[in-house]
Amino acid sequence: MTLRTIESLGSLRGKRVIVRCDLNVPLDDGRITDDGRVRASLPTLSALLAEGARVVVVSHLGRPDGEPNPKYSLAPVAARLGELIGRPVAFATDTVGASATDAVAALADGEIVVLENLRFNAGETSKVDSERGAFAAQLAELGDALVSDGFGVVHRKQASVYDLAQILPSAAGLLIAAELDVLDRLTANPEAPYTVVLGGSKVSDKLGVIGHLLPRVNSLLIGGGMLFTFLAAQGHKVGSSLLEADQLDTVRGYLAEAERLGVKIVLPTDVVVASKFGADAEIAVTAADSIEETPFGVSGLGLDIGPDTAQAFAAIIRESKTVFWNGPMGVFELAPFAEGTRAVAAALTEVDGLSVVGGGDSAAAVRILGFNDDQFGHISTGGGASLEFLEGKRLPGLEVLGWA
Ligand SMILES: Nc1ncnc2c1ncn2[C@@H]1O[C@H](COP(=O)(O)OP(=O)(O)O)[C@@H](O)[C@H]1O
Ligand SMILES: O=C(OP(=O)(O)O)[C@H](O)COP(=O)(O)O
Repeated sequence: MTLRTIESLGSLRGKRVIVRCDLNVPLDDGRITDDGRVRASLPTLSALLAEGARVVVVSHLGRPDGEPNPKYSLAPVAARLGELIGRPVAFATDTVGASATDAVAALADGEIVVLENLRFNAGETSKVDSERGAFAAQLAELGDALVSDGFGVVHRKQASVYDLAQILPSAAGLLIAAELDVLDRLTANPEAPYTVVLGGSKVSDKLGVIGHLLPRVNSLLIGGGMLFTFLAAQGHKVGSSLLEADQLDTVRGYLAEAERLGVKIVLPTDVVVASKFGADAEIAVTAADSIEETPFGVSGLGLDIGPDTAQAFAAIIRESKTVFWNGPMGVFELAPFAEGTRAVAAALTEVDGLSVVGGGDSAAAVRILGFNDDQFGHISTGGGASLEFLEGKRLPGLEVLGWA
């Protein structure tokens, strides 16, 4: 079965349509550093407004743990959406309370409001079905229909993504449809050599994809925060770098499986080690098996792949016909640790074939480092979501919209 489309909801003029977007943008001191996810939400929102719907936008931002936290307010995002969409965007200071109820009641046809961060409410991410269901029921009071368009979050079984879609008449938005179009090309028949590049910091979330990818790819390049769990699994010391100690056996299993299948898991040979986490840290470039042998000893932190690794990764990427990349190679937000990510991004722009960048921070990284969207085959708004899609997993936020 394919996804239900917006048309399947019938005429939406005058209807209150909740649109579940993924407006989880990177912020620096309340300033949006990349508005790609806001821009990606525009086609669906504009289409609904043009049709005369009363649009109620809901989204999460960050991981505020079920409590209000001004650091994760969607207020700056609502303001940016107003600039991009070229019309007033109201903002409610809560998600299901009096502010939201009043703001939704005040909407005229063709008007739009953004509600405060869904994850300020514990019910949104609860693992207990009844708690999620109760929060979804409160959300449902605010709408007549749901358009689900937050591709970056379709792998999450959360109230606004999953439960709400079972209460209200629901359909997929234009962003989800466009994302699946491209990702289908990666799963259906990727042209070889097929290379997947993994990095970033959501290590335990994303390690699971490796087992599924191994039989499908020719090379798997590991950088970012993920690489230290691999180095540790090989018996190397990693100082104070990001490490998922409980995943070492899993990773050893992947390394053995890759060897059996003849797939290359390519690990860094050198690493940029910092004395502390900060742009003003002292830095040493060292071999990947000697991270604790810099002047910083065990307190050294690996924050980027080294220059030799960047060159080696770039060469493999350039020779590939299909490349999927999720997760920055280093802490690109700080200039001294951005070079690995820059080298990988530059190599992707030279791929003679299909190159796809996926993930909120990976997409932000390529734009912040000065690349243009049109230099890549596709920039996906979802990192974990696209990885799980490539894994062939059943994604709750798609299944509930009719995907099978
Ligand atoms: N070596 C590292 N140590 C700690 N954090 C890292 C490292 N390399 C990359 N990161 C961080 O990973 C984050 C992005 O990870 P993630 O959310 O998994 O990617 P995406 O949003 O693209 O899916 C960035 O904020 C970056 O600073
Ligand atoms: O940023 C996101 O995912 P991504 O980092 O995998 O691209 C989505 O907004 C999902 O956020 P979550 O991983 O906190 O559920």
